Amino acid sequence: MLEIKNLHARIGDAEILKGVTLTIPDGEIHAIMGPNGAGKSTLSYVLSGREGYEVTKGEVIFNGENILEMEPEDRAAAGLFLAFQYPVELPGVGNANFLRTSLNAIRRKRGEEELDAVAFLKLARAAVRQLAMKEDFLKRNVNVGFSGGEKKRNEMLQMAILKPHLAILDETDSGLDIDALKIVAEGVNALRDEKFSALVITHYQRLLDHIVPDVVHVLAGGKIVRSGPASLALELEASGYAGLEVA
Ligand SMILES: Nc1ncnc2c1ncn2[C@@H]1O[C@H](COP(=O)(O)OP(=O)(O)OP(=O)(O)O)[C@@H](O)[C@H]1O
Repeated sequence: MLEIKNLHARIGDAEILKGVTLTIPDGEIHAIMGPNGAGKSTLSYVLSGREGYEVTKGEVIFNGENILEMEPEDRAAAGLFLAFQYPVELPGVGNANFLRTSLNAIRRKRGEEELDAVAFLKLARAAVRQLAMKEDFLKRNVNVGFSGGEKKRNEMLQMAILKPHLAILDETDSGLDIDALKIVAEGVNALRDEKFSALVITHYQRLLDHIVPDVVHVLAGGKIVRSGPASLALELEASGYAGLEVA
């Protein structure tokens, strides 16, 4: 369970998050929508521990721990996963090696045994098949030369392998074709159980046709200004964000 309480954060002199309060119980999928520049990506970066974001007030409790005091790698070991809006390319780093190193770093931190190359490859191949990716994606360098949609699929591959307790998907649907959109949705839906929750940041209702959220929140002006059931996304699609902005 994730509890964000009165979170304020700034980038340099600009206060971007102005008191975000949000609770995601275990097993639930919540969506965040909102106008450009509202602070959605900032929220996901603050949760992941990215440098350059200063939290000035509030707390974030994830499974009983204040994650704002944890290093990014400890957040990952605690089960947090972030799929970026713009996945990074890592020239010279093989995808399979990267995934195995990431998984084993998390397993070590959790006191679990590391997976050897053979055991890992078995796991990775199964995940690749499930996501309808070609196996040679495992051999290529991380995201290098991948198309936009392939990068997003690769993010889903990482998620399938790392099996987080909470996944944050920051506009994972931007630039995806219809098939890739379904694959992202299937990637999330495959992890759905009472121990998994997700925060899906999106501009489009269409992703939420495939990942049906339990709750939809609207972030505007650095705050959650409205929350409601999945049908709220349809309402927003029809009416836009006019009238929801806060000063
Ligand atoms: N490094 C930075 N320096 C100054 N301002 C920044 C920086 N990064 C982000 N911002 C500002 O913070 C605000 C929130 O940005 P953020 O990316 O969180 O919005 P968003 O809701 O994700 O927008 P979008 O829907 O367009 O992706 C924007 O006004 C943006 O210009």
